[in-house]
Amino acid sequence: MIINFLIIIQGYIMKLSLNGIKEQEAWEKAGITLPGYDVEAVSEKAKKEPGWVHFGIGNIFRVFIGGIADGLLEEGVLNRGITCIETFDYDVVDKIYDPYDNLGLSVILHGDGTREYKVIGALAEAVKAQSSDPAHWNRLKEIFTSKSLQMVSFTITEKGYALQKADGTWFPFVEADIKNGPDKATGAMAVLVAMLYERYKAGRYPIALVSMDNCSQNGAKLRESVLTMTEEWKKVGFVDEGFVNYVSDEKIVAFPWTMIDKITPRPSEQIAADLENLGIENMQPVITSKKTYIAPFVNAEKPQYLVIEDNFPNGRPALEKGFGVYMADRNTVNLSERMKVTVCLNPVHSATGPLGVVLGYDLFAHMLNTNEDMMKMARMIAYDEGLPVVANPGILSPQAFVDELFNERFPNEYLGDTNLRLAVDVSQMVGIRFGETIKAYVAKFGDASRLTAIPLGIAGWLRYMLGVDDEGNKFELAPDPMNEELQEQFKDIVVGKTETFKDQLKPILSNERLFFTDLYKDGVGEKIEEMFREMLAGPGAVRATIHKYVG
Ligand SMILES: NC(=O)c1ccc[n+]([C@@H]2O[C@H](COP(=O)([O-])OP(=O)(O)OC[C@H]3O[C@@H](n4cnc5c(N)ncnc54)[C@H](O)[C@@H]3O)[C@@H](O)[C@H]2O)c1
Ligand SMILES: O=P(O)(O)OC[C@@H](O)[C@@H](O)[C@H](O)[C@H](O)CO
Repeated sequence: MIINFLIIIQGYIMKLSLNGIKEQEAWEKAGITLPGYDVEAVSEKAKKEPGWVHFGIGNIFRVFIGGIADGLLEEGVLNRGITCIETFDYDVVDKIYDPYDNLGLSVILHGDGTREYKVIGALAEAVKAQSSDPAHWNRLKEIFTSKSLQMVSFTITEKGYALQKADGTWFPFVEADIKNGPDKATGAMAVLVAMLYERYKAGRYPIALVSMDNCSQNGAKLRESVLTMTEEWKKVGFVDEGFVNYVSDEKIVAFPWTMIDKITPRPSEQIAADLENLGIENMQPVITSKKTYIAPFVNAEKPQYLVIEDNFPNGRPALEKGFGVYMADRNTVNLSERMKVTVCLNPVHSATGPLGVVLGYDLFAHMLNTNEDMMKMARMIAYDEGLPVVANPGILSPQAFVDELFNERFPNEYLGDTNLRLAVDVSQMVGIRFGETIKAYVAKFGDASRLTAIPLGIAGWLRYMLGVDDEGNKFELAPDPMNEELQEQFKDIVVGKTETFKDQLKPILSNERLFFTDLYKDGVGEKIEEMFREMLAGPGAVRATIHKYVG
């Protein structure tokens, strides 16, 4: 309060806006780097001749993809910004883009406590993909019918591509999209196909659709959903055969695969307060009604890796000049993705994050730095159990990648990443993050019984699903589409009464849709059951079980 008052009387109030950043001296004094390019000019250029569109304009987009474009603009190898499109959470546009003239503030948090601040001016305009709003919808059509458009990238979360429920039936919104056709599209996939249809009618212009989400073989996943929506609209008569051929021809509509990596936690309230104390107004994070945690700034670590299949039928920006960007062939992307998602990074997060919640640790890094057993478990997953069965992608060394994670990235407490964030949607990830290594052990050794830390992580995730911590207190689960279903299956299991655990895990551990394999056939199902039983014994049982297996 006092600091804010002093700032006001000294006239140092800074506003994150096009006018606000004209007060260059104040920003420089605060240690914040401003764009070295003409933000208004690169926005205007993008509005007239869009080249790069992005869907899903949340945190990782702003700091990583936006940051890459910002770097290319600084170098003078890009001459326009990115067109930002939101199909899901319009609050993001209303609360985080419009009030700040589409500027963002990147806050890079180093492990020694120092920070880098940079205003990102690469986000040219923000459009809501709302078919019920003619102004936004027509603008979207203008963008997609521009010959200049080379690529559309996506960070819409894994759920953004999904059309069907686990039982194979359509989600209700997808069913409505199929029935109502392109001009009433609502879901991300329907909006995209509706816009591709406009592009097809305007001249069959080529384009690259580049998923940058953290899902396996992301390009194939995006392509499958786009083709499915196209086929469904063809059946109902909304689109013609020529359009089906256009979308299906990978020489015209390409779906490059990518591997993306940059730990980007939710915005920190402490950082918001620090920025306001530096004199920048209105830095507080918001939680939107759709549960996006977002702020005018984005906090993230410095390291970043983006491996992109070089397949862009209409040309592309000089992406290879971006920090941490590698252009490669599809096989190299695939191997890089498997290295990161199935072995080195995400399995560690998914195995230890939910357990961290049960043990009462808010921050992931603090847990690893202070709980020896959790650090041992994390290292076992990556070094002892994952590395022996991972293929080397060539462009990145798995050993060096894991070493960087454990020496610099995971221990970085300044990053403020929470175990609760790591527990979001774990049910959707267990197949790719654990199942692949388990299958590799079966292929190599006949079964996976020699694994310990991965089964412990799976048992820990299921123990977390009870919603009761290691002291016996209830806690709120992070969002996950299977929360209700699993809690129903576990309703008779009582922490402290091991006799209440009978065969409740059987349908889960044998579910090949979840784990991509039957864990009982692989020789780890019973082991996980035993670990789970031990974790139920009473207060402190989770801590003791972890110690027993890794200590
Ligand atoms: N945060 C990270 O550390 C990280 C690192 C690598 C990759 N990723 C990938 O990026 C994705 C987004 O992460 P983030 O940190 O930007 O999250 P975020 O919550 O900040 O942003 C998510 C964005 O996706 C949109 N979205 C959410 N559900 C959607 C749906 N069903 N359909 C269409 N759009 C939808 C939101 O509106 C928002 O624009 C992750 O799911 C992951 O695949 C994240
Ligand atoms: O984003 P999710 O939910 O797929 O996974 C949680 C974390 O493992 C993930 O966000 C990592 O921080 C990220 O993959 C690092 O590149």
